[in-house]
Amino acid sequence: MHTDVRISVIYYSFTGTVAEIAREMAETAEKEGAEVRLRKVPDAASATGKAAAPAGAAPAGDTVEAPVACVDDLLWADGVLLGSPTRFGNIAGPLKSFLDSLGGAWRKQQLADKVYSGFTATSSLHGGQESTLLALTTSFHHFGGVVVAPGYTSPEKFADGNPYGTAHCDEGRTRPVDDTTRTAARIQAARVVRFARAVTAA
Ligand SMILES: Cc1cc2nc3c(=O)[nH]c(=O)nc-3n(C[C@H](O)[C@H](O)[C@H](O)COP(=O)(O)O)c2cc1C
Repeated sequence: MHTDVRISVIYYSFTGTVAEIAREMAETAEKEGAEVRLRKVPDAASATGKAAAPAGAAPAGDTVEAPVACVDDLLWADGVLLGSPTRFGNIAGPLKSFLDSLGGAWRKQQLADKVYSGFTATSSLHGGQESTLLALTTSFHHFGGVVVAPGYTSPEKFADGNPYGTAHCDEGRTRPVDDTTRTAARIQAARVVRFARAVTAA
C-alpha cells in the first residue's frame, strides 16, 4: 500500500454529526494508504470565551478527539476534505472564519494545485445541503484547487443521492449518521485519495 499522499480532513461540528462523517473519512483515507490529519475547527465560543452556542441549539456534541486545525494542515496536504454543518443554507461561521484565515497562504499560491472536496449535514432533507457544498466549492476555486466531487461514480451513490458531497440529514437530531452516509463518506474519501495521489505524481 502506498503512503505517498497526505490527506487533511478538517471540519467544524457542533452537535457531532459532521464530526462522525469526518472520522469515517479519515479512517477510510488511512485504509487507502494515505498519511492523514484529522483536525477540528473550534466553536467560536471556545475560541473567544464569549458567546454561547447558537440560539436554540443543543449542547455541544462533538466527541471526536482531534487537534485544532491550523493553516499548516492545508499546506502539508495533497488533498483536503472540508466539512461544515449547514447553517441557514450556508457554511457555519466557525469554518468560514477558518477559511478567512487562509488569505496569507492564498496570496502565496500555497493553497493551489491540491485536491479539495466538501461534506455537510443538515436537519432537513431540503435544508441546504447542496448550497453549502457548492459554497465550499466556491472557495476551492479561489484557492486554485482541483475540485473532486463524488458524483454518481459508484452504484452505491444512488442510495444517498448526492453527487456534490457526503451530506447527512439528522432529522432534527433524531437520526445519527447511518450506513448510507458512511458509505458515501467512504466513497468520497477513497476518491479524494486516488485523485490527490494522481495530481501529486503529475
Ligand atoms: C444556527 C443554525 C442554523 C441551521 N441552519 C440549518 C439549515 O439551514 N438547514 C438545515 O437543514 N439545518 C440547519 N441547521 C441544523 C444543522 O445543520 C444540523 O443539525 C447538522 O446536522 C448539525 O451538524 P453538527 O452535528 O455537525 O453540528 C442549523 C442549525 C443551527 C444551530
